[in-house]
Amino acid sequence: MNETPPFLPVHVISGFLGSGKTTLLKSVLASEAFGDSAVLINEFGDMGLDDRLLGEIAEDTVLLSSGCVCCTIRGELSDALRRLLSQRQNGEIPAFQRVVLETTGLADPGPIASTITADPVLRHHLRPGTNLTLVDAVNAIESLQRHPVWEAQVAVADKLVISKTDLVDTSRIDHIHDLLNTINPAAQRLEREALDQCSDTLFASGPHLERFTHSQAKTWLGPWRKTVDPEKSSHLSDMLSFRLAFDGELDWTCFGLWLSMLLNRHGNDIMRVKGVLHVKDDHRPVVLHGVQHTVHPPEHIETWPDDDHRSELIFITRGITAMRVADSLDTFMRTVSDHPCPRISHA
Ligand SMILES: Nc1nc2c(ncn2[C@@H]2O[C@H](COP(=O)(O)OP(=O)(O)OP(=O)(O)O)[C@@H](O)[C@H]2O)c(=O)[nH]1
Repeated sequence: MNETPPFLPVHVISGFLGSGKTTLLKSVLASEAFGDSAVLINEFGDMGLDDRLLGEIAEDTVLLSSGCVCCTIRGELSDALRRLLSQRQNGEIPAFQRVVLETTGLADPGPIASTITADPVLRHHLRPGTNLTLVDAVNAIESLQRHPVWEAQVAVADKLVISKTDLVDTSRIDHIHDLLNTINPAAQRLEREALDQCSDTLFASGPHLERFTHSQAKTWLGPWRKTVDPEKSSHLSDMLSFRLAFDGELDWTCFGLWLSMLLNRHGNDIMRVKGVLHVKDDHRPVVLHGVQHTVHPPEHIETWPDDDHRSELIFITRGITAMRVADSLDTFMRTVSDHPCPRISHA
């Protein structure tokens, strides 16, 4: 009699834009317990930086220094999972024991489980694992009011990890706990800062791991799919994502001033800015994150991940176009900086 093949769990890290998914993923992958993982990163708008920040990445699957295999999803999730399984079976990549998927900040993670359980190939090899959702303590309350998908991300979580608790006071954290209690009282609750001690068991015992069936997946996902169907949701229809690339070095002081002014004025409609910058008089790349009105302290990384040293900035906005942002930066730099503004291209 044939032995039943072991099912590999697909764990999901979700959370609204800028909530700390990649930061958490990096720390999880640094743990020995996750050396045999396949990592899938899904980026909004077909372009992204997370893979560059995680490690060297080629067109397709690559081996990260942690030993994990990593690839960026450019198309359908089911195609990416099938490809990984086939590469594993053919010995082209190490025999990973789990998949960890980082979703886009605008994704409803709910349908992922049914993608796996409804697919005739995937369901013989994979099982939905733990859904872990990051809740950004700085932006949670506003996100709930403005973005229905935030609620869906919280609602489907098995584990809720509150990030950025170091940036808010305890009354705000209490308020967030109250909100989470009303939306998803069943999820295990963790604060991000406590995670480093327990990252080995982060995905252990997802409640759906052993007992999830196709029909349960449908019932469980139904209401959420209806409320946040991106085709129908007016909240997502005016979202734009674009990338600005710069041909030369940037004057960091002037750039920082421009960005603060931009987010101060338009933070409600600029959901996310992130970038890798080549700044004047510094050979190290500067990694920059802005989430709505907040710019996080920039981080220097020691070396560039590849030979491409051009600055790149990615924006996710509600209705603010690439042309408008590029023109604003160009005009500001010409007026204020002694250093010429590098040529800006956008896509
Ligand atoms: N102070 C503080 N900053 C954090 C914490 N977690 C993440 N950050 C910062 O938040 C910014 C965004 O973090 P990311 O990990 O890139 O967020 P993300 O969810 O992957 O972002 P997207 O992929 O664009 O949705 C970075 O500057 C992080 O250093 C935290 O717990 N505290």
